[in-house]
Amino acid sequence: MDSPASFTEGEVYQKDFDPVVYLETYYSLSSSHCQGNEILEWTLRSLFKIFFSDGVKGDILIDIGSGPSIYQLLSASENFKEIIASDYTDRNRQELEKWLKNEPGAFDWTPVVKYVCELERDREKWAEKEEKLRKKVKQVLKCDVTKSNILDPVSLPQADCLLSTLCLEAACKDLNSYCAALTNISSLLKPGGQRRFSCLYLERESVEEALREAGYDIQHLEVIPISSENALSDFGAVLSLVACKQPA
Ligand SMILES: C[S@@+](CC[C@H](N)C(=O)[O-])C[C@H]1O[C@@H](n2cnc3c(N)ncnc32)[C@H](O)[C@@H]1O
Repeated sequence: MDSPASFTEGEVYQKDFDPVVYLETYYSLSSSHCQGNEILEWTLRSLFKIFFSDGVKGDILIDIGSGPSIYQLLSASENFKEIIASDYTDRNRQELEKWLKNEPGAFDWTPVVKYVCELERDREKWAEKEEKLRKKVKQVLKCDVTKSNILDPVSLPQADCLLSTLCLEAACKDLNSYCAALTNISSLLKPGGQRRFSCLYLERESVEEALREAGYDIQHLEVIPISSENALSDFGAVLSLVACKQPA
């Protein structure tokens, strides 16, 4: 998986990343974007397995680079008392807040929430699940994974779990910056705590090596090759993993 020809810096996301176009392209489960659906459904099943079946749980979960999305928090919301979402761009954080506050014009996550409820064998309770998630997300913070304190100027108690979907691969221009970002985000996590992230543009071996070097034991790793021909992204696979931070 090669580096993209021209790396999109955080400031480009701030200026040009349109949360509404992004959500409608990738997260309208009922739309005709079959490939988007395939990835989303796979990711939801993977998150369901990690949080619901395997029981990754604790008090605080921090989601890094949430974008305008909530799908990644649905299964996790059952297992944590408090969730903190974060993203680099103002518009993404505003779009996310719009859904959390149930404001008019917020993206309709209902088909996605129902899909997860079906996985959890509780499809009828989708409205309850939405409300539960809204209550659990306590803050939506600015974050920059290239900084050593990624939530600067905010500092938080160390979390039990870090979750990141499709962010580090977007935010890092090469393997060195990816490793540095892993170290940066690690300061937010208690030793023994667990993290999960999906990955683009990296060889499986590089991800394994980067995690080992950052002090993690990998517990679960799965890759699905996807041939992407759409215009908004150019990835070749999606990777899901759970790793445990070793004691200092
Ligand atoms: C492909 S989106 C993924 C959003 C969401 N997690 C999801 O699964 O749909 C990539 C995200 O990375 C964020 N991002 C880009 N550069 C970043 C940086 N330096 N630090 C933190 N987030 C960054 C963008 O704002 C964007 O929301």
